Amino acid sequence: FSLSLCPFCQKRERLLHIWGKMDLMAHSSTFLLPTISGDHRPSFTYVLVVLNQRLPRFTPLLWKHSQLRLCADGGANRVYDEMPLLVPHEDALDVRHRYKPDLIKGDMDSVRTEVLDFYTSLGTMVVDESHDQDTTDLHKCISHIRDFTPDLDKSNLCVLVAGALGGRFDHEAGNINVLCRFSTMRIILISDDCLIYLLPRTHYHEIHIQSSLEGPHCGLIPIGMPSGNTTTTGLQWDLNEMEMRFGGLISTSNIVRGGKVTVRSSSDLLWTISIKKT
Ligand SMILES: Nc1ncnc2c1ncn2[C@@H]1O[C@H](COP(=O)(O)OP(=O)(O)OP(=O)(O)O)[C@@H](O)[C@H]1O
Ligand SMILES: Cc1ncc(C[n+]2csc(CCO)c2C)c(N)n1
Repeated sequence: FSLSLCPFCQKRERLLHIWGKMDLMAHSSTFLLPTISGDHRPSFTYVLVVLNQRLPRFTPLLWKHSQLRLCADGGANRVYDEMPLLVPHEDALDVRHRYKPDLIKGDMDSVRTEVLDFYTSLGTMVVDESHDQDTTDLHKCISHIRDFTPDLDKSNLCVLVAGALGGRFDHEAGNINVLCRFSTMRIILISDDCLIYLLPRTHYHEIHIQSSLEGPHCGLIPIGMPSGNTTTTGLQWDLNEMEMRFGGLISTSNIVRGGKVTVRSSSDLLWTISIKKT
């Protein structure tokens, strides 16, 4: 441990104390691994939220890993239109029946009537929140998961958000803002190319790299304000009690060196890592 000033209380002796007591938060993208029947490795309770963006190619896998599947408004159109394209060897109607969302929620200005009718006839729940024009459809879905899913094990909950990146920048920023607004929940934004999640300052982080599926390119990015003091291991360009800020240093185009990256910081940070093409 370093002996420099504690970023929280500015006292030298407290740093060891705080880092030593800080809880570990472990991360691993096992949701990108194929599901194996009879495999009982300890894992998260996954919930999938599908957004109104082209579905990532591995969406059927995310669906299979998840115990609950929500569509944010026009996300339902994507499941209806694009799931059959991702499972091309099966009949489109069979695929649509098999990939039935549990809930469609949003302001309902994008989901098509035929899609809504199709899924409601199969028993999908619909929550119309068109009165709320101040929060995004993703925000509405995350609130729902937080407030109305008592049966799910909350302590082990991990929300996978498919189609969150690579589209309109205002939507991308809104999606990242959801990570900040719900900073105590594990939420992972996913596209075909990368994933992003928040590393809360309250924890010391160990990121276990699925190197066959993700990396090596990665980044650590402060959000909203300069990040006070960050130390990492396992990166080609490690940070050693470094401050980051927009307008100064932020860590982009970094590279994971091995199977584990550790991060501790006095500020919440975004972690991003590339997803491999094959
Ligand atoms: N191009 C995009 N890039 C990233 N995320 C997107 C994009 N389009 C939609 N989303 C996400 O999907 C959710 C549902 O999308 P939908 O198009 O139904 O929203 P919307 O509120 O009708 O959007 P708008 O009226 O601004 O076009 C959004 O809340 C957002 O999180
Ligand atoms: C300052 C401010 N900017 C934009 C919007 C618009 N807006 C934000 S979320 C949302 C719902 C999208 O489904 C809409 C229309 C607002 N309300 N307040």
